[in-house]
Amino acid sequence: MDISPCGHEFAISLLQMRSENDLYKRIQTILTELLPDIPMAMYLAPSLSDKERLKLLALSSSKTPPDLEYLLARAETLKHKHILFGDNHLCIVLRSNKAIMGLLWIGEKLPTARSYLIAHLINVFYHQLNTLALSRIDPLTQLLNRQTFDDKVIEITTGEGFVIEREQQGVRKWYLALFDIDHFKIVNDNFGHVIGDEVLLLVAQQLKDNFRAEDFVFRYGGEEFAVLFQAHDRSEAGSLLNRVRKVISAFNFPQVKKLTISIGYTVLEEIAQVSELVHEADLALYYAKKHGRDQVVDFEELGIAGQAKAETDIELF
Ligand SMILES: Nc1nc2c(ncn2[C@@H]2O[C@H](COP(=O)(O)OP(=O)(O)OP(=O)(O)O)[C@@H](O)[C@H]2O)c(=O)[nH]1
Repeated sequence: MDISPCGHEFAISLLQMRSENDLYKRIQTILTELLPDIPMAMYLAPSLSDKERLKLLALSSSKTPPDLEYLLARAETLKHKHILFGDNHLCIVLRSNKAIMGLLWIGEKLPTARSYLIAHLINVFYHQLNTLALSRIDPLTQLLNRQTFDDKVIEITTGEGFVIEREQQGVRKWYLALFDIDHFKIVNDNFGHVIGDEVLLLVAQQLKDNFRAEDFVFRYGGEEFAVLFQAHDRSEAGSLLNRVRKVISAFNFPQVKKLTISIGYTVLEEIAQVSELVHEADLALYYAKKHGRDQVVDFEELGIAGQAKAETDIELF
């Protein structure tokens, strides 16, 4: 096989990546180098615990990939196979304990040796992705942990992030929302920590289910969550957050039954420091807590935006 030495180099380079962002970029470069001008699409589960939600990472979209349902159905029928050879396409299946965790669709027939090389590299990529992901996951909720938060904000604000392509319907901005469960101490006091943990898990699940696959949901602290998400403007962001707030207040938690959350949010500015952004969302959250809880507050609406910004500027010098 003429490309095996460089295949080895590619595999090593994947294992050397220390951030998921770099890893995504590296596999993209490798695939476009090995398969120039060949249409490709990759579907990946956002996490090992989230295998039902495969998301599309568009690598090259010059040809529409077949329907995901069709590909999954084919992969399911060929139980142990990792490569599905079609007449004019190829599909590499990533499996973990029999569950399908990802698919790479290639819109052309390739020589067998090259197909196996790509399959090998995709598996190395996936292995490394999981290794990196495990260090960024909160063990209780399976959400991203706080350590990952700053990196993600910096990636977004500097435009360095690997962004999943979605059909653009106008310019959307990124927002940061902080969520805090109201009176959570009472849950622990009345029902014990095990039930408290279960509530955290269920709230985390609701948050994941109610944001898009390309948004980022973090466990930010004990009973505090952070979400980085996109919206066209502040009012759309507020509506979205209010919808999530209502979903949670309508949810029937085992034993505890009803709970509410308070939410503070702000827009991500390109030049802002991470701590400044968090400070803004935190001020809005604090306001929500002080004014009755179970509500969404936009930092901009506090009327202290200018003042708070000025204070932060002073702190910086
Ligand atoms: N079960 C459980 N409880 C936690 C965890 N982390 C933090 N907590 C609890 O979360 C509670 C937070 O309480 P407070 O900060 O007083 O806030 P609160 O009772 O939610 O009240 P408000 O935020 O003012 O509405 C504390 O009792 C913590 O012990 C966790 O991982 N599991």
